[in-house]
Amino acid sequence: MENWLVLEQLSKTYYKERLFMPREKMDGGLKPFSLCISEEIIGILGESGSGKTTLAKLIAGIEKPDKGSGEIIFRLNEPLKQKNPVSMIFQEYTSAINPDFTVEKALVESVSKNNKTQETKEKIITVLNKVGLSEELLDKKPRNLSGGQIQRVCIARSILTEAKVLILDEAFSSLDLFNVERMLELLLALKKEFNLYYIVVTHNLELATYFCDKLIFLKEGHLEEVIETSQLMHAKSAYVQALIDAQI
Ligand SMILES: Nc1ncnc2c1ncn2[C@@H]1O[C@H](COP(=O)(O)OP(=O)(O)OP(=O)(O)O)[C@@H](O)[C@H]1O
Repeated sequence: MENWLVLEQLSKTYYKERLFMPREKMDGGLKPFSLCISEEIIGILGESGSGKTTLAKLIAGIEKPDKGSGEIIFRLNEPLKQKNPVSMIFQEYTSAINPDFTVEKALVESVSKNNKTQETKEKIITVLNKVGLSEELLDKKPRNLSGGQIQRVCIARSILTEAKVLILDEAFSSLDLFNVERMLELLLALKKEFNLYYIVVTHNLELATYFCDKLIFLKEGHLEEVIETSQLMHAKSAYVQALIDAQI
């Protein structure tokens, strides 16, 4: 399998900006690391504050790596329609859609700003159906939708923007077990249809072991271990073993 994601000597430092004073380095961020990924569903795990979201945001281009640090290379097996092939779906999905927008308006924006043609609407309805939602939701605002429905709208939006890599940051933590299972089934079906790659940021090792092919463990801002899911029981790191023990 070819590497579809290569991170070369990447690092992230957060600074406290101060008026008329040199900026001050803060704790946190990510120490320099390199990583090559060929598996199509990746989990990022680690304790709170270990740097999972920072890594996800770097891959998504939401945070910029340190100046002079390395780069992020995507080698996806198809020509990309957009420069940034990544879409990130956050835990805080209730704020992911403008509360004043209807589902239709939120989705029209992702296809093409103010392009309200019949063709756009049909495209939106097709994708909405693919994520298991009915077109009756088009006129609804986020406050009239369940958490699971909002998440599906966010996934529909990612597909409409023709993203190829979806990063799901603790995206399942507010769903009950039944809905988590349905969401994972949906993601697998969409992956097959649209050739998607997934990066799942989670505290839930059980979920990651079920869904992901490879697991990246972070500890205090550094890469602790990268391991194929099938090999997890042979993890070398005591930290990873402790995370496994904590979830058994
Ligand atoms: N915008 C920011 N400015 C300054 N420090 C930050 C910023 N974002 C994250 N950090 C710091 O970087 C470290 C890693 O944070 P990050 O959110 O990546 O961790 P995490 O593993 O995703 O945590 P959690 O599981 O609690 O969401 C933490 O110490 C955090 O305080």
